[in-house]
Amino acid sequence: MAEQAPGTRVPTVIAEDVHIVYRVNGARTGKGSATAALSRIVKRGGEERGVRKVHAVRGVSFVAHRGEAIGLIGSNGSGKSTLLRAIAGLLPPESGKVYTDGQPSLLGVNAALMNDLTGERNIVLGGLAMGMSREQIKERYQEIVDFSGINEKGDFVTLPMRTYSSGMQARLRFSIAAAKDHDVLMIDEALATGDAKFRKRSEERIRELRRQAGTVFLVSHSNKSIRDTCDRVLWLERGELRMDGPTEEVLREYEKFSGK
Ligand SMILES: Nc1ncnc2c1ncn2[C@@H]1O[C@H](COP(=O)(O)OP(=O)(O)OP(=O)(O)O)[C@@H](O)[C@H]1O
Repeated sequence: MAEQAPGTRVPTVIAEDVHIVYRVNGARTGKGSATAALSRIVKRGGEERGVRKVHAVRGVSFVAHRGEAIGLIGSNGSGKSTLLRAIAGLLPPESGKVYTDGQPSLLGVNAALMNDLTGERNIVLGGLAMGMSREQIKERYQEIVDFSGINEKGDFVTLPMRTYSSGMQARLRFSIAAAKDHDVLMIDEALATGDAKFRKRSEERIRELRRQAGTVFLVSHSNKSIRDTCDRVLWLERGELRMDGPTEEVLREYEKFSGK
């Protein structure tokens, strides 16, 4: 961030008093019959019996700028993934607003790849889904395979994804997503699954993406990953933004809070 003079920073994501509420249908009834399900669907309106609300994000506001890598931390269930999904436009806020410059891409451990298709097919489909052209995918194909390292132990890229270990699957997902230059790239725990060597490569790639003027959000429970990649940290607790500041400052307080 040091390269940009104050006043010339370009905002990429603006969150304004964002609230996100999940509605869980049939949380108490326990009746799984088709008629029970049908009556739940017919009785719309949301506030009636059997609908529970989970207020996952409560009044979060921040501005992210081009070139920033922002870590999202907080205990389990504090709303990190929910907030990312809202920034990506996958969850509508109950109230408040999210403004983004460019198309945000969310790379989660659940990013949709097809288990029955080969790694090769998934690279093509994943690339197309991110808006790359077939030519761009062709150009980057080998780079993606090499970066993921899945072929280091044999010709795995021509085998279905379901034959990969969870770490290999996560690596391929990250490699596909990282092949494109993103305006706003959001990574949910992806680094935690790879081994140390892969993690190092991913961290380098995140730094590169930042240099290409994008904004990176990283959700992680590894304070080390956050320290190594982020210069700013948002700390969420029970859906509220507890702290927003330079990585070291926020982590110091968080480590006190969580007892490391
Ligand atoms: N699909 C859903 N339906 C209902 N409630 C949900 C749903 N997804 C998450 N929640 C609830 O929203 C709250 C925030 O969850 P979220 O997954 O955003 O937390 P998190 O900080 O990412 O947690 P973790 O560190 O464990 O991944 C939790 O109370 C969780 O139970």
